[in-house]
Amino acid sequence: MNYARFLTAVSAARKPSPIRMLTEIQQRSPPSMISLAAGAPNPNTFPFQSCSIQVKNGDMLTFDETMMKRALQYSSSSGIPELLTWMKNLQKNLHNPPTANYSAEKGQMDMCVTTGSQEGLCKVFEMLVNPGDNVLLDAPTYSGTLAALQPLGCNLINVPSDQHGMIPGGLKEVLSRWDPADVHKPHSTVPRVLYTIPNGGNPTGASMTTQRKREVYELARQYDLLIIEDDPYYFLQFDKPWAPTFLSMDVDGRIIRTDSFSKILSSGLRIGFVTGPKPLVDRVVLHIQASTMHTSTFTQLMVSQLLHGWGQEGFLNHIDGVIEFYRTQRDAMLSSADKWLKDVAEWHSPAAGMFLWIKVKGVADTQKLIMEKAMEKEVLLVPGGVFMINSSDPCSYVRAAFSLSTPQQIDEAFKRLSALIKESL
Ligand SMILES: Cc1ncc(COP(=O)(O)O)c(CNc2cc3ccccc3n(O)c2=O)c1O
Repeated sequence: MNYARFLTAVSAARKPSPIRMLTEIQQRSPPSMISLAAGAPNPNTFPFQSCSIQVKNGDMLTFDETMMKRALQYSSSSGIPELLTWMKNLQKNLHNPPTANYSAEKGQMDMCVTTGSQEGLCKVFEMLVNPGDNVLLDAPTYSGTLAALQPLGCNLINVPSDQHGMIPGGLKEVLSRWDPADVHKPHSTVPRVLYTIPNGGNPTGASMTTQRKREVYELARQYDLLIIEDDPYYFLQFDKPWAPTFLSMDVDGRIIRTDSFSKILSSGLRIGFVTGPKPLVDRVVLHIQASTMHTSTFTQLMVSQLLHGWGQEGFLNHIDGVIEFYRTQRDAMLSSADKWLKDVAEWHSPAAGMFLWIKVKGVADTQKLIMEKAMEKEVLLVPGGVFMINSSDPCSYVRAAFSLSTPQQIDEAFKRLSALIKESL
């Protein structure tokens, strides 16, 4: 793969920070090295001594004085080594990426830690997307992605999708506007980037079938596209075996995958990951060097201690418990929807994630219904327009999350929603 053709001028211009390189040399050096280089503060001046964090299974995560000094200090921009190593092993075990053993220039699988997958998405978009670029995605889509992409001045092209995710025939039709032979010509307008949320989509709850992923991947090969696989709900797939990921079929090194611990360990700790070809991950790390420098060392160490204590088996056992919680929540929402909304709305049962995408029959645009009438009735949902490429386009859908409210609250909320829909019709 020729990765240079995908980089924006800004990303291509990024150079390693000399100071950050010195910090990393120092961290790799033996204690005999005396460094007067880093402008790092002396941790002996920090007011924090130690900490212990009680884990629900009875384990205790402890930072003694030495560990606390490390936790409170600068660390590597790509992430602390023990967390990166743990995650790389998990990715290899879960997805067995063909790129795991490729050479660096051929697109060897690499990873970096980001402050939530939101940071990863934002930096990946800023690495790849120039003003005027054609970017492919299946709307409705995550509003945070639209917020990161649209200010870049790109032209978002919608690819048709349904409850089984992006429709390969729709992608083929969209791409037929261009000749694959023009892909590598200078000033080509052929799209270079495709973004999708393959499992438990936000807001639709849609999950792509394996067959559709294979067909989309083949089209990406024909037109030399990079695929951004934004997959924070991968671990919230209710049924096993979990769907094979684009990463698991990536023979070319054209997948950039974002993972998140937000839905399974903590959203406030802000731990996400970018997995992709080393030449591209390197560019994201250079951007991190010049922006946040790195994700919080403290939270990385805390999560790393937890994961090393659990091992992959313990991690996956924890995930099983999380899945059962959200399955129960989903089933509660589906039964309340059946009870209160079946005459006035339609929906599909999500196979993953935390969202129900509800089409309100007879209502062309839910914006007013939700932002005014629903508020009066004290029920909060998200009007579907916020997930559309053009947020002013009318949208008859609403997004309901089944993550936070109890089954009883969900039932009362849908009772209120039903009443206000019937009043408005
Ligand atoms: C598809 C997709 N990709 C990336 C992210 C970012 O997750 P991160 O790893 O935590 O950075 C998300 C998070 N989605 C949401 C977050 C959120 C936060 C506060 C309040 C509301 C929020 N609502 O509604 C959301 O959908 C997502 O759904």
